[in-house]
Parts: sequence; C-alpha cells; structure tokens
Amino acid sequence: MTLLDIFPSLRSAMSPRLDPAVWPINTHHDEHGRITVGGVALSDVADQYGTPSYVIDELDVRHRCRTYREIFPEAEIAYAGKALMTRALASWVSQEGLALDVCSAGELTIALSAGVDPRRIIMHGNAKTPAELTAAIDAGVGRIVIDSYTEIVVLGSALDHKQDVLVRVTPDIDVHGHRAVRTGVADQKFGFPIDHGQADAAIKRVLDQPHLNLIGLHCHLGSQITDPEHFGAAVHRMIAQMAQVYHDHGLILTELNLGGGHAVSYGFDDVPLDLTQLASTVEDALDEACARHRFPRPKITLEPGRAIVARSGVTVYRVVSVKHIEGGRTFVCVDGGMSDNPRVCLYAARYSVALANRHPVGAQVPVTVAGRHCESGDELAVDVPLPADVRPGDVLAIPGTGAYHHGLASSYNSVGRPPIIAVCNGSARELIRRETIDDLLRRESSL
Ligand SMILES: Cc1ncc(COP(=O)(O)O)c(C=O)c1O
Ligand SMILES: N[C@@H](CCCC[NH3+])C(=O)O
Repeated sequence: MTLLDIFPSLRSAMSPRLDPAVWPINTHHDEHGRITVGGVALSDVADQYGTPSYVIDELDVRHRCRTYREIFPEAEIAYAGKALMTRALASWVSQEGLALDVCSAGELTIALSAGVDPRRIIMHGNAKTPAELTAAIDAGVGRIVIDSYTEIVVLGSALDHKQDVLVRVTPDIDVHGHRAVRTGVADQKFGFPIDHGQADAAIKRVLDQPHLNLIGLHCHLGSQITDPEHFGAAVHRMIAQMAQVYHDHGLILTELNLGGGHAVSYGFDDVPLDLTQLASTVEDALDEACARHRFPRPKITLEPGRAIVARSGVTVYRVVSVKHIEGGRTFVCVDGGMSDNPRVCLYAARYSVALANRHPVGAQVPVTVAGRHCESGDELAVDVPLPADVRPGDVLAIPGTGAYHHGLASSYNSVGRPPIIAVCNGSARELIRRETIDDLLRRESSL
C-alpha cells in the first residue's frame, strides 16, 4: 500500500495545475487524477461517446454570458453564433438574455428551431444570397446588417414592409492580428470603408430605399483583440460617421454595433481582453465623441463569439501511437487532428495538452501531439510537456476548443466529425452526435 492509496487526495494535489484562464471554470482533478469538467470525468466521456469528442461546459457558457451582462449593463450583448452554433447553445445564450448574431440561412434556421425570438436576431454576411435575405425577412429578424450594394437592391425590392437595418462600415483600424482575421481595415471584403466617402455613398443608397429603415452602423475590427483602445478608436470614428449622417440627411442613428473580436487566453503568454477596461474605454470614448459631435449617445451592441464559448470547450482524444524519432522529436499521435481543429494550420494557433485519464507518473517531456491526417503539418500542439510514460490508450484533453472548432471541422480523410457533449452538474448529454461513415456514404450516389 502506498501513501497515495491511504491519502487519495494527494493524487489531485500532485497533478499538474490546470490554468484557470484556459480551462472551463468547473474543471478539477478527481481522486484518481482524472480531469473532470462540469463534474464529469473526461475519460468517461471518451469511454461513453468515443474519441475525439468536443466537450462543452454549459455552466461555463452561462457564466460568460452573465459576466458580459454584468460588466455592460446598458449594452446589448449579441452572441456571435459562428463561434459555436447548435440549438442548445442558441437556447442557453437566449435564456441568459443575449441577442444572437447569425450569418447564414443555416445558422438562422438553427436559432429559430431553438425558439430564439427572431426580433433578437441580427443577420450578417458579406455575400448573403437572395434566398438568405428572403429567409431573414420571412423569419422577421430584428436587424439585417447590410454589406453590399447588391444587398441594398435585393432587400429593397423583396420587402413589402419596413425592415430595420444597419450598414457595416470599416473604420480602417489595424488591430495587428493574424492577417486572416483583420477585418477593420479598409482593403478587405467586409463592409464599406469610411475613407473616400464609400460608407456615405452606401448609406445614401440605403436611405433611397423606402422599405429600409436605417437605425445604426456596424463595424467589426478583427479577432483576438487584446487592446481596448482599438475599440475606443472605433467609437470615435463611428460616432463621427453617425454625426455625418445627421449632417447630410437629418437622421439620428440610434444604434452602434461594435462587433466582437474580444481576445481570450489559449495559455502560454496570451493576454485576454480585459472586459472591465473595455467597458470604461468605450464609455469614455462615447462621452468624448458624442460631446465633440453634439450627437446623442447611441445604444451599444457587442457581438462576442469566442469570448463566450472558447474556454467552455475541451476536446478529448485517445492516444493511438507514440513515436520517438532518433535525433528528433517524440510524436504522440491521436485519433483526431486538423479535421476537428484546423486552427493550428490556419492561424498557427497554440494549444496546451493535458493527460486526462490518470495521474501522470514520471517526468514531463516535450512532445508534439500530432493528428491522424495525411499531412505532415497536421500537428495539434508542438513542444508541449506530457508525462514520459504517455502511451496508447491514454486520453488527452486540449482546452480552449469551444470556439471555431465544431464550426470549422471537416471530414477530411473521410473521418467523421466529432460529437459535442454537454456536461453540467455531473451529467453528460450529446448535443450533436458523431458523424459516421454511414452519414458520409449516404451523401454518395449509388454506383
Ligand atoms: C460581424 C462579426 N461579429 C462578431 C464576430 C465574432 O468574433 P469573435 O468570435 O472573435 O468575438 C465576428 C467574427 O469575427 C464577426 O464577423
Ligand atoms: N475562425 C477564426 C476567426 C474568424 C472569426 C469570424 N470572422 C478563429 O478560429 O479564430
């Protein structure tokens, strides 16, 4: 009998600390050294639902929604569904009082089928098709954010009643993020640039359409923004543009949607956006800009996606093989990879990895956790510490995978997409089932 058998609590004390900035709030080690989220051992999820599986902590999602509402009591918080959209997610965020931002007929349909009030839905998209615009009108969505001249014409002719709309503009603010996710600068596909009067021209066209009821402006600066000052700068530029609309057309716009893009920590030295600082920066900027332009304060909308769900999610994998390359790296190969997490390849995103099914024995060694796909770049985490005795059958967990994982997943190599398992107060339930080989075959024609 060892000390650990006599004092099982020593095991959890010995397990490596799980960074609370990255893991769901309800994450612990149990007496066997297993990681539990929402009161459920991740290795039990692996055993019951297979691997890889996405795990989402319902109470963590609800907690993030409430935090936003507490910090921004006057603002409207609209969850950006592109980060993770399922009927359960749509209903959780609605129950927490958030509005919902969708950007396709698919997301819209999921939201409606979850019972979300259409008046609290904001429809986005830089290339909404006529069918999608019709679907949004028929559903009675509260607001449509206009992003092209074509859309102005199509919407204008499809409507037989007034529809509240915003115009998406680009304030030309460079948040210095990854090239693929900088959307506030002028030279990219989203929005009408404020510069050179392009936003003015689009706004005029909207006002020429009798059924389009322009109520405000929208901007989205990009992703993983850590510095609140970028949002302060956006407020200044946007209020100046709103004052210009009043000057040109005598119309007072009452809504300013500042988009999302709030940074979260994925571990390492990532700095999350401080929401309390964001609140005071936006307040100060509104005070100054509205006073300078003698413009009435608009209602503010924020559209966080990642900051609501990224940290609520953990992906569990099973180790399939461990390979030591003489003079090279140690590869711990798992049964998922770039098909369930393409963010490493897309944005060079970095993740931490933890052994989830047992108390680790022995020293930690640096390894590369590699996926199962036919690409040498299919690596989930490079140079991360794992116990030297990690072996096939072990369960690994990668935190920070709640946003833009399920949505970006593919069935590359005909590997079905993982299920989403919600955990809450010790029980687990499947929100989305695993995509099976039968599902893939069903899409094929007969020979
Ligand atoms: C218009 C709009 N709003 C909100 C978001 C959500 O962004 P994030 O998940 O980074 O908060 C996006 C995505 O980048 C977006 O395009
Ligand atoms: N999909 C991205 C960011 C783009 C968000 C939507 N415009 C990510 O995983 O970080």
